[in-house]
Amino acid sequence: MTNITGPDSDHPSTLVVVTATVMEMRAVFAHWDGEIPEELGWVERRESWGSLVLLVCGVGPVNAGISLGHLLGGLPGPVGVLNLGVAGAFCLETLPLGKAVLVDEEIWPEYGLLTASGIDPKGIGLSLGKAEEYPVWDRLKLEPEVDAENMKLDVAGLSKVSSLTVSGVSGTAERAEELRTRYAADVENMEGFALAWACRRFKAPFVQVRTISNLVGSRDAKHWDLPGAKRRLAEITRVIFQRIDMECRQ
Ligand SMILES: O=C(O)c1cccc(C(=O)CC[C@H]2O[C@@H](n3cnc4c(=O)[nH]cnc43)[C@H](O)[C@@H]2O)c1
Repeated sequence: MTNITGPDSDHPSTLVVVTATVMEMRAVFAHWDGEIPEELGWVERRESWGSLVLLVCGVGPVNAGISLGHLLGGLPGPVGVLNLGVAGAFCLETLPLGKAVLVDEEIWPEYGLLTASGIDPKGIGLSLGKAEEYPVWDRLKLEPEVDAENMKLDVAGLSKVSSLTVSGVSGTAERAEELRTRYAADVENMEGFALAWACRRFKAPFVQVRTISNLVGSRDAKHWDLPGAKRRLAEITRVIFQRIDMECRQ
């Protein structure tokens, strides 16, 4: 069990904000005071609208699934999950450094049977489980606008993208091109699929917003701007929370 109080009659819902790293959590809450969790830790804040839990889930899908699954398993009452962080873009002309995006599809391109002709998500015949009666293989369709509405988050105007979640970050232009052409994906990250799947399993709404920190597959400094992506994270967080904040002031 977690040591999180969760909702009560004064605070009837819980919003979990999850980042992979402490660095991203500090960026997200750059303009806010209060405690930031350590790596693989969480802190709870009581807000006027409910319980706000900040979770640093750790890098990669294994950490993400364990951390969020553990938390959701111990939380009573209605809960929504907002994943904020940085991501690589497959094309900087379409998604320039610093741009904020809203993920409406998560793909796990490392799941299945890997042969010389590539990966077959159904190749071992075992799905990850079922969602709404259908087996889940390597893809999860998300409904970020519906879920954001349920969580009273403001995501209007953000570009919607398809995202790949990987354990092995694409380290060459060739690997990036192989993934981009196979999946027609827009961005690459390391936690999104696992977080989305945990939310599907626990029937929690899920919203993922990322800002672009780099070109996928490039190690060239001109294709990276982590400080800019972090600044944009802080800005977009204020926008995402403006509706909750305004409604609570009324
Ligand atoms: O030094 C590196 O090569 C490196 C590559 C990716 C990310 C980092 C970070 O320090 C941030 C960790 C966090 O960022 C997400 N992310 C950002 N860009 C990518 C990418 O091109 N491919 C996959 N993930 C990316 C990821 O979710 C990490 O948790 C350093």
